Amino acid sequence: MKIFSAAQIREADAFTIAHEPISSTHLMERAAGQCAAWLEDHYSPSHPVYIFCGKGNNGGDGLVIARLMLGHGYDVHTCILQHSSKASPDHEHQLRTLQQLHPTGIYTIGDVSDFPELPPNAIIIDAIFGTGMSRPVDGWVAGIIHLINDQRHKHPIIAIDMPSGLMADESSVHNPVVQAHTTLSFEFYKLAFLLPENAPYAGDVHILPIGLHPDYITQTPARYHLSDREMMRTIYRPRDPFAHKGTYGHALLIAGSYGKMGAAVLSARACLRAGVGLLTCHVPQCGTQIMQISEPAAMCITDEDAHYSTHFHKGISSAGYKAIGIGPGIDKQPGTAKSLEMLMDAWQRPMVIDADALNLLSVYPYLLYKVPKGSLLTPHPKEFERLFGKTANDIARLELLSKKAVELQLYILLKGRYTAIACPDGAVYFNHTGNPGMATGGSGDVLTGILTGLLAQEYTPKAAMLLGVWLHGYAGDLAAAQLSQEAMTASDIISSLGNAFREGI
Ligand SMILES: NC(=O)C1=CN([C@@H]2O[C@H](COP(=O)(O)OP(=O)(O)OC[C@H]3O[C@@H](n4cnc5c(N)ncnc54)[C@H](O)[C@@H]3O)[C@@H](O)[C@H]2O)[C@H](O)CC1
Ligand SMILES: [K+]
Repeated sequence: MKIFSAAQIREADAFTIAHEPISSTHLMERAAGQCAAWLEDHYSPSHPVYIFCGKGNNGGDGLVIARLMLGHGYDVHTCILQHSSKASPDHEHQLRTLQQLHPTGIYTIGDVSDFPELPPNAIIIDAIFGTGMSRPVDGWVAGIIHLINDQRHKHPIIAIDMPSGLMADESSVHNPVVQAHTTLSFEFYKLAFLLPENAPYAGDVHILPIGLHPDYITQTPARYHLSDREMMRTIYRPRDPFAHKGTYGHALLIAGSYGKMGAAVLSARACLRAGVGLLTCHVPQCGTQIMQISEPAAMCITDEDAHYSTHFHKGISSAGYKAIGIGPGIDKQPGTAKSLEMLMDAWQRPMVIDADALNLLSVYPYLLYKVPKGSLLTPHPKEFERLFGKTANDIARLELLSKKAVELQLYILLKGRYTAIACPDGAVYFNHTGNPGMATGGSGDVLTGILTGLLAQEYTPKAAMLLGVWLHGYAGDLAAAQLSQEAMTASDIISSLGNAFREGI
């Protein structure tokens, strides 16, 4: 699913009006009609409805919602903020219609002292600002937003299209923003909903279709995307009935060190469950028995070093591997860095780089430029910061992520509630599978294994990244459904991978 900017959404709006064709008034009726239907499905007429409207089209939506809910027997109070002397034409039109129908339930708000007293089971609808927000809210309008937020423990707050004060494509950090429980957003996710710094604002997001023109949606390129099942269906390749174990590639996993062999075992198991044909694990001497006993399907190469892997580059180009994954539990010894450098000098195909291998790239930044083009880097936010530096906000971090992916020609993901996957062509994909139960030791090692396994099966690096992150999150969701977010562990993600392949694609 494409994620359009506020400017593109305005274009989609105008395109629909011109090409469906439909008047802007009717488009607003359609959008607000969807919201009213959702609200009426979720709240009975016993709830007084307080609608806060701005003077643009978001406020216009609020006025239509007011009229429709009044018509269905709700006790509606419409509060119009006088933040501007001029209203949009559609707002003016909708206000006239509402005034004729219900002149007594309309109030104007020109200061914080005008904020109404809310009866106990009232619901609050926030229709102050939508995608037309041009600058941070200040003055008494900011005061009204704070007063709305003060009600959030007593009254449900439902935002129309966007929580007011939140900018669709810019950072809103330190700005006053409505903290909604629910956001009813039109047609598309907005980039702002996917950023961790905006976690307090949108609540549960429901995307309501309002029939924006399909030609605009298919023809207009978007920089940001949200991964979905449809996308996974186009990526996934069912197995060939005539396959043998050579068909699905031979992966090499370089993982584990003294005291961290668990990371290597988790990664190896995940790689096998992702469908790899053959797996070899390069481990230090202390790890060979552990690996061989824990995972009989994996072959082992034992390093010359007792506790750390420092000689994994040897013979790499002639070994016939299809993919290499490196990082889980390898530690940051200078010998490991040296071997990584020699490996990257000899190995030109895309590889998966995670955990301590990423930390080695931040300790020896010149190594970053030796990473084979098209490789997959999987940092969590701290590793990302160590690699590429701090940023002022999440939008700046996203820009930096995308810039580095283009500059280095790599696929770089940034782990989070919505993991962002930046591609060498500048596109960024957000993934929505997964849950906070996966914020636990070992779940990153599992992802490395999955990605390495898919890469070895000759999925393209982009396909491996999108599908791997999706399956990892989906398996995590299945594990949480069975065991709870608290009790699930990284091993449970691996156990659920089979059902993720079956049900998640
Ligand atoms: N295509 C769609 O998705 C549809 C969207 N609709 C709704 O329309 C709004 C966007 O409406 P627009 O009039 O462009 O902007 P807003 O209502 O969000 O705000 C404009 C209004 O606010 C003033 N303003 C902007 N920033 C500030 C500020 N910081 N402080 C004070 N005032 C500010 C500005 O001057 C205007 O007066 C979209 O979100 C949907 O809700 C349509 O209903 C149909 C299709
Ligand atoms: K709003």
